[in-house]
Amino acid sequence: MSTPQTPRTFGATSTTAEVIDGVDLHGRRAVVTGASSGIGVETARALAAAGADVTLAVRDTDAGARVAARLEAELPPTSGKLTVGRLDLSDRSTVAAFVTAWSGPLHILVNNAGVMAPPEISRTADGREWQFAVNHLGHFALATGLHPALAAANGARVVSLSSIGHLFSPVVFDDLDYRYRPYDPWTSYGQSKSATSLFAIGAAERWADDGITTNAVMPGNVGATSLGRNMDPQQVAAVIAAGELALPPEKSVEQGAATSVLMAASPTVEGVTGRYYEDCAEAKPVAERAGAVTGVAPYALDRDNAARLWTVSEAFIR
Ligand SMILES: NC(=O)c1ccc[n+]([C@@H]2O[C@H](COP(=O)([O-])OP(=O)(O)OC[C@H]3O[C@@H](n4cnc5c(N)ncnc54)[C@H](O)[C@@H]3O)[C@@H](O)[C@H]2O)c1
Repeated sequence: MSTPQTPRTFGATSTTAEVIDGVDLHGRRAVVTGASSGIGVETARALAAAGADVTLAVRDTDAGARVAARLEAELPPTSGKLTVGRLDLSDRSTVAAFVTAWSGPLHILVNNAGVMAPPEISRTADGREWQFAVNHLGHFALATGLHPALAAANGARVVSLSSIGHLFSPVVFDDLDYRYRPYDPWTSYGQSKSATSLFAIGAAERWADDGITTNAVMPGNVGATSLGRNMDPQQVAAVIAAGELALPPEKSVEQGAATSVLMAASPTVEGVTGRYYEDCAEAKPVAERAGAVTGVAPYALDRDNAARLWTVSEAFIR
């Protein structure tokens, strides 16, 4: 008689190694954006270690090649292949070129790249505010462009990196590009991360019949990445305190990438779609806990907001 297996559950301190243990991704293909630093490198490493062929979709292909060489040297020979593809999410032509160059099914897409809180406003060549353009619109163009490849994979998974920073702002549909209100680096970051969550909600509904699951994840407070390049850590702490957000305990990149890897590959979340996860579990609704705010805001999960954002985003990338 076989012993019933206890269902595996994971939490805030789980690592990519624990989440991916026993998962076989041989024959699967994955794309991880922004995989030349931080959480993206670790996500790519874990997926490749489980056997997936992984494309590092990066702005700087020399940096991507150095990461691929380092990972290849570290990973066992049973690992999947690592390839580097050029992708600048602020530049629609590179997104289109990446999509055109892709052929065959795509099993896993991790929309990981991101930029946080540049102090001054800047806009892309097509006039969009930078954080909204890079964090949301570029990924929207990429994922919708790759939709046929995802649908061809019979069970593809798309993971979009959101953030506790979404609590700084909903998507402000009347002024997405800060034309009528003063630019604020943090509400702009918040808006962009509300948008990445709403993309997951919208795509889950639209792509369910194609067998594609899409989820948003908050990786946690991962200090050892280059995300905070625009500010010093004290400034980040001050902004979090001013917003009364609960800055979660700091995680290693192996812990920070675990929720992405869980949603991208673990059989424990098979079929889960249209959700927002953090600490390897579905996030709780936003609430004050121990004097600070944490969780996920209703506006980042709202289906009407998701549908409206989809329509606007389609018009912007046309
Ligand atoms: N580190 C944290 O504590 C934390 C917390 C919440 C959410 N996140 C999210 O996790 C994701 C990964 O962040 P990270 O902490 O590893 O930071 P990181 O800065 O190390 O990685 C972000 C990557 O995105 C890439 N990128 C930036 N602009 C790009 C563009 N125009 N085109 C293509 N790539 C571009 C960067 O080159 C970099 O490799 C981001 O989406 C971030 O918002 C991180």
